[in-house]
Amino acid sequence: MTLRLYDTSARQIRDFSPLVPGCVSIYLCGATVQAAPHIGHIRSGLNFDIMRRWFAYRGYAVTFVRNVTDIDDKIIAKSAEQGRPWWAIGYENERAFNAAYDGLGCLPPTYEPRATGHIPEMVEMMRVLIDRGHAYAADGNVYFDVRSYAGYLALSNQELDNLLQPSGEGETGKRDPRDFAMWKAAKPGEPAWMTPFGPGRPGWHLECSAMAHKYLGSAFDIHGGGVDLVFPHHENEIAQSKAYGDEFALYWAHNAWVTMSGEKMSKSLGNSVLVSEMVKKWRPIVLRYYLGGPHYRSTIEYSEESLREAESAFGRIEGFLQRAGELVGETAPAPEVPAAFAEAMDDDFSVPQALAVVHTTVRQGNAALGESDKPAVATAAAEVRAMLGVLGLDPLDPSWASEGGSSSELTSAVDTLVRLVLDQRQAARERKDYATADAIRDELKRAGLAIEDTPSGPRWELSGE
Ligand SMILES: Nc1ncnc2c1ncn2[C@@H]1O[C@H](COP(=O)(O)OP(=O)(O)OP(=O)(O)O)[C@@H](O)[C@H]1O
Ligand SMILES: [Zn+2]
Repeated sequence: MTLRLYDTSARQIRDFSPLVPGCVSIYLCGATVQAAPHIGHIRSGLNFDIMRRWFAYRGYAVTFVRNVTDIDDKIIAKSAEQGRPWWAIGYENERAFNAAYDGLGCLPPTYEPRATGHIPEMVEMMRVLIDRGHAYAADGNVYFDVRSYAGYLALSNQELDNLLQPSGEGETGKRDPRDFAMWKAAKPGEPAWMTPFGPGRPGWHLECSAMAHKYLGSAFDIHGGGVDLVFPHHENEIAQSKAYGDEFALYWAHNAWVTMSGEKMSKSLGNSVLVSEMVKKWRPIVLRYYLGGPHYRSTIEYSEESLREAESAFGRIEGFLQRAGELVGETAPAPEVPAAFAEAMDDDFSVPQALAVVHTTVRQGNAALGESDKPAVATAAAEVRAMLGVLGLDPLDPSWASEGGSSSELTSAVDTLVRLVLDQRQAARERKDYATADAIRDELKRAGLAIEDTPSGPRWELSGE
């Protein structure tokens, strides 16, 4: 079975054929660290985390680069506004991004380069492009001459003649208004690096071309980012890198947005929900299920209601694993995921179809629980854990152990306490002191615990009320 993925460039699903057999190299445009992350940013990181996990499951050695854009107009504006150096804004928000990625179970990238650590590589790229007539310096800026590269706008399927691309502030000396800045001349008081073209700072597009080249070479497998990056960011990266002589990315993958009232969730639009706020209300693993569950090319319109649905859907899976554990003890994940799950993931990372297989297995497992069919329960639990593991959603995986509310240590401590209380209730019942028994039950209910009497004794779970 071949893994297939949608290639924005080809505008269709293609078989994945790696550049180097057994290896996959991915470059994902990461955070511009001007503010703390909202759930849209983390959706992007998460979608690509699921992809890389699936590649790893399929036996590929994955090199995953996710950059940090630590200098840009908005960071400079914030620095002036707050009277703090630009790097103070950058480092602080980079930490916030990493806390969010880690908190939602994204594996760390193989390399996480910061733009400002790669100025010499950018200068060298500009030098070559100027030598070859693809770029020119003007008023301390360096521009890419879009007419010099015939493939310009192929990714976004636009015509250059129809393109209205206004010049940014201070972008003087352009030969064509559609030429884009690779390097921006320093303005008074702004951070600047010395180059043969004068002091200035990098443009966003140049950063990614230079870092992708440094860490992944002149050709690599997959370039990713949010769908908003197709134009101009990725078009401009392609123009620079290909004109420089790189083959660049063989596949382009773009995640859809998290929206609010149909609009892209965006720091700049002010309609964003910060990850740091969300994790106060929702368990991180539930957030991961919510953001990673829909297909990466489908929009997620943010709503509390859909979050609650995700919570209860995930609760059904988790509830099964818990009951299975009570009957057969903790089961290790199966060495392989069921074929239908693998088929869904091979088909352009179709997580919704893959999750449908998880839910079917949970239903079968629940039926087996009803019949106390221990081998069938154990098989279902092992398969569910294997599938969840690939999606980074196995609640029994030690990586989720510190998660508030679901940590296995915390759960087992609560379990011990609840059982003590339930023993008291049982003792009250045995001496026919029903008033005390009921009072204990009501007290547990007020504490948010639902008690169910089963043939094998009382069970408890968080009622979520
Ligand atoms: N609402 C969103 N939904 C999905 N992906 C998003 C969303 N917003 C940003 N991204 C993606 O997150 C990654 C990091 O984005 P970046 O830091 O450049 O933010 P941005 O697009 O400037 O955000 P904002 O619009 O909030 O300022 C990019 O790949 C971007 O496409
Ligand atoms: Zn980029």
